Amino acid sequence: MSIEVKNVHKQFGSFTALNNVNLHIETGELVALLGPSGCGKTTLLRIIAGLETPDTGSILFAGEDSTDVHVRQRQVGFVFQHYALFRHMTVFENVAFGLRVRPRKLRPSEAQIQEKVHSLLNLVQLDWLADRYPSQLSGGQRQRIALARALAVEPRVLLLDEPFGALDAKVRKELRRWLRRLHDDLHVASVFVTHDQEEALEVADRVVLMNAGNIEQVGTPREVWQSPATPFVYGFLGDVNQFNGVADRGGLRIDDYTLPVPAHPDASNAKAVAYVRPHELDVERYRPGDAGIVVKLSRVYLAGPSAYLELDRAGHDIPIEAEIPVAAFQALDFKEGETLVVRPRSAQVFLT
Ligand SMILES: Nc1ncnc2c1ncn2[C@@H]1O[C@H](COP(=O)(O)OP(=O)(O)OP(=O)(O)O)[C@@H](O)[C@H]1O
Repeated sequence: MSIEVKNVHKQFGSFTALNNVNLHIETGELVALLGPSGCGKTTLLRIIAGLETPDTGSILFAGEDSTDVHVRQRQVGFVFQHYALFRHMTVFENVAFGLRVRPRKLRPSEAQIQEKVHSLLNLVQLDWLADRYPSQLSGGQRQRIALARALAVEPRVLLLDEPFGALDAKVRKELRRWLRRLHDDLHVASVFVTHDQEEALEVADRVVLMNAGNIEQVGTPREVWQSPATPFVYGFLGDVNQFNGVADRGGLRIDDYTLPVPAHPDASNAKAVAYVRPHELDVERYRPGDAGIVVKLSRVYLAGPSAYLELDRAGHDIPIEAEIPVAAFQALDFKEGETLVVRPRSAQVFLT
């Protein structure tokens, strides 16, 4: 079932939590809401779920306005970060809960409940834990049971708020791959909230980048990573160096170096900033007359296949970071304290 968020606005007092947000999610899509703390991700998810009402705007499920449809009628499966399993119920009863509280006429028989719950527990690969209590499970197991419980009511939409937030890195990685497979099997529309860019980029079909109540960009992981639409997205996704300069007739002047900027051929003496990823910088030993931004190598550290160079630039507090292959670093044999030059191989330039 597709989800349409239309002109949704939400204030908390004078604070704007969502500023006229629009978003379309297709059936079968797994979408990540990604952004810093307080940007409005959870508020948007809660409005989609029907747990919160927008001040203006509407939510359409399969093209039909559901703004006034009660949470229970929306057929939404919801999983929160803090495992909201009932402590006094077994795993089996936790998953059965949504079926048992249905109105008598819609309630399945005991035999149907047995069959359904065991099939869901099999789906999350935890049928062997049916008789345990939540306190006897690991964090990752609890999350999978919470998902099984959300799926029991046959949701047409699956909403997950930081589902793996409280787990350690290895379990998170396993669970997100597992979520991806589960989502594909179920063919529902799923939306999950995360502030972890790696999680969003690895799992989602599309990523929605949010900042201060606004959507900054919506795109596939590849699109948002390779072509960030705004300086905010550039800064939020991965490490990036910023070079302030003056754009003039197709070039950006940074110190004595002019970086070609074909994207802004008509800019005339305009302030601009170039965003450059650490691996997009060429680094060479300085020789007088060389074209480039002159820096001093202050620190080097090796991590896996890359060498990371911390480079100081006269008059600037924030060091430049460059990433080069370890083999190249060893061949160049740079020493800490040496003067080098850097040149961006590619850059995205925004006029400021
Ligand atoms: N009921 C409320 N009353 C007042 N302010 C609220 C309420 N709910 C949320 N807010 C505020 O709205 C903003 C957005 O909150 P929201 O929970 O949507 O952010 P988030 O992006 O999910 O953040 P996090 O990653 O920290 O969970 C925050 O500044 C928050 O303090």
